[in-house]
Amino acid sequence: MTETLAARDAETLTQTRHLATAIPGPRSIQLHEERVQQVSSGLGITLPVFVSRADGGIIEDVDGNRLIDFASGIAVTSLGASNRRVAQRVAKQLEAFTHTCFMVTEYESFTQVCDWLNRNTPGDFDKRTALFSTGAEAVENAVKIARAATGRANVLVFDEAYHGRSLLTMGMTAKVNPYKLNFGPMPEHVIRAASANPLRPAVDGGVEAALASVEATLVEHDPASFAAMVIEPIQGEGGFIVPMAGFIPGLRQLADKYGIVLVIDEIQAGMGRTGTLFASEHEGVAGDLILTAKALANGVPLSAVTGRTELLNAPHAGGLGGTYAGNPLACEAALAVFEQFEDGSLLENARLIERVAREVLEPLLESTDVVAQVRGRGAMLAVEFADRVTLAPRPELAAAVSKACHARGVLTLTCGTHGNVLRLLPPLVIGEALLRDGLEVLAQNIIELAG
Ligand SMILES: Cc1ncc(COP(=O)(O)O)c(CNCCCC(=O)O)c1O
Repeated sequence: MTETLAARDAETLTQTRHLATAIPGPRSIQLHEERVQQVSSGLGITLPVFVSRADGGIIEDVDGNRLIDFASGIAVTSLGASNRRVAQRVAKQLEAFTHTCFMVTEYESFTQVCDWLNRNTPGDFDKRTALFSTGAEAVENAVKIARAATGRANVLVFDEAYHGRSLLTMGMTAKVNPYKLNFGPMPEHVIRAASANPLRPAVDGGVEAALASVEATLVEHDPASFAAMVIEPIQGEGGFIVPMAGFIPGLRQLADKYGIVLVIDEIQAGMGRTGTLFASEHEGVAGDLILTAKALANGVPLSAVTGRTELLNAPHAGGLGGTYAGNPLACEAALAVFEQFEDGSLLENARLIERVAREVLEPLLESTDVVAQVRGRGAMLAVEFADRVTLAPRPELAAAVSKACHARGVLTLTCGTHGNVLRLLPPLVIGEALLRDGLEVLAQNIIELAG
């Protein structure tokens, strides 16, 4: 791990875990009580602490506690939450202008972000990019683009998928609770196929059977009716599921066979998180469209649809847009992110994070009978809690271990269709000592609670 990298970007914040109070501390408790009186209870909360500062691998709360950040704001602040280069470029832009709306007048940084994505995303073909603000907007617009390009309506999605909380993306997301419950009818023309979860295969027979099941779903609904198929290279909210080897290349073949736009949703797995710039590189596949957001601008809202020029240019002029789409502050943040990927050290850090995490966590597969799998790629890793024999999910263990980590100053998240997956999303700039400290706390809690 490049300690100097973490040190460079986090000089303002001591990179060690420190507990000044119980978690949450008294000031956070007081502020949370005020929040409850002002904020919709529909917004969930993982750990009710109020942040005062954050950078590198540390989040400092208003009570002076320093927590190890294994969340990165849900795979967003890969370069640390107050990365100096990002802050410098955004501050300079702030003094020039915050917003003019790219549908009204233009600014160069928008084009520069599109140029970088066009050059660096997988696929040796001519590309264009459209910028938006949130991941869900990118997914929604990818569907619009695919429909405009093909004249078709249907969208194929997969079990355990997550694509957002807007009406269309809610419908594309698999899990009902909490994402769709009580929110009325879901959109039409969204058809779900079985995914290829190696631990919990929907069909027997490996990847060939999984792909045959997908093709059967296409045939059942007429393959010529599908505009797009949308897949995450690692299913994030669904449980950090790395699909069976060969599954995504097989989807590429099916998309080509039936003239369907292959959309690869890299909103959580992309931007260096898995140890390559884009997660689909591990699969040797180029989507016709690739979606990015989250870490794209390291916390300033920005998302993108990048892909084949003939697709991006299919919508009529004015058919795509949004008031804040490609906001100049976000574009400057993204350009600062791109600069920091140039020397390859961030990708090397992601690969080292995986090595260290596997070194600490994989022994638990032998020492407990409820850690069913340690999985993932790069700095996108997960522990699935389930009975090793029956695979019965153990969500209560995932919740208890995560809660115990919080109490000891390590911020972890859970996920998964069954809520039984504890996921690790450390910033790519985290130092090795801090990473190891957080992993040891996690391992100790697993042994104490699940051993
Ligand atoms: C693959 C993938 N596609 C799309 C999205 C949606 O991105 P937005 O920026 O949250 O709209 C995500 C967002 N994932 C975190 C959701 C957190 C929550 O809302 O509970 C994703 O992971």
